[in-house]
Amino acid sequence: MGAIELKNVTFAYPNGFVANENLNLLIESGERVAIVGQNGAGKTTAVKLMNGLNKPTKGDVLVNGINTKDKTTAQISAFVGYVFQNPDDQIFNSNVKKEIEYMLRYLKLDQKEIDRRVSRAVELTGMSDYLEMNPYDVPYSTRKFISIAAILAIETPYIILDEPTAGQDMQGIKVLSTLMDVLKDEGKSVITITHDMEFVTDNFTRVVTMADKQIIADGSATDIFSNQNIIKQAKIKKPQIGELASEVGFGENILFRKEIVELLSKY
Ligand SMILES: Nc1ncnc2c1ncn2[C@@H]1O[C@H](COP(=O)(O)OP(=O)(O)OP(=O)(O)O)[C@@H](O)[C@H]1O
Repeated sequence: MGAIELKNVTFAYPNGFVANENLNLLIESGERVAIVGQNGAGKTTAVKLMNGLNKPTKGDVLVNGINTKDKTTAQISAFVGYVFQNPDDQIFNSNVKKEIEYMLRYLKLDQKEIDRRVSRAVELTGMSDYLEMNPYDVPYSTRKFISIAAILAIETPYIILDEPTAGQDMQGIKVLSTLMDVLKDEGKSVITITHDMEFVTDNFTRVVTMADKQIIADGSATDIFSNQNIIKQAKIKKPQIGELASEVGFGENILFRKEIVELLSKY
């Protein structure tokens, strides 16, 4: 079994600003991890270390045992797919199909395999009506799914989704939720950065919490959201069900719909 491992990692941007300080994290293949924390805590910087877009200033990042310092970003991207927070930072082809195929051609896959991967990615993201269009002629929320399809098509064992639910309507959230279920059934590792705490409790078993350049907590959703110190320090919000349960006096440990239903059924 492989893993992504950050060992004593510090990262400074070229202007000298230190955005991550002494990160230690082990994400095993197949794990589903949400990274939460206030704006500017260093979450995006940290995930870019995982796919080789950022190389550590100090310490090491290993992907399935390979040190990212020894490889190009393109080489690491074949293992760790990263969907940018803003699709406009990722998309550069003038046609949706070309965008989804781009990495597959770079990896020199044969046409039959390219076609198989593209149709799977297109089906999972609902992009079939857009294939011949210019990505910049479709709405932003659809463009986000083009960027997700392009990464899904690479079929990496690890997929990073940076703020996937941001700007999505109910239909988009539904597509994402089905996609999360499929990736779970396939045993893929999904790592997400999100401010959407319902998305966290619905889909992720492990919650890594960051504040001020560092990881301050790492545990289950219940571990994190029942701890007022962590909530305060990371400036995160409890999922709505948790807030409601707390307000009506059910305590801090209730986070899931089924838990509140069970409690209410006793009254
Ligand atoms: N290219 C850069 N050069 C210098 N500083 C940067 C650069 N990119 C990001 N930063 C700074 O690094 C810090 C961490 O940014 P990062 O994007 O990792 O935070 P984040 O936790 O993902 O925030 P958000 O939730 O808003 O996306 C911020 O203070 C940001 O301004």
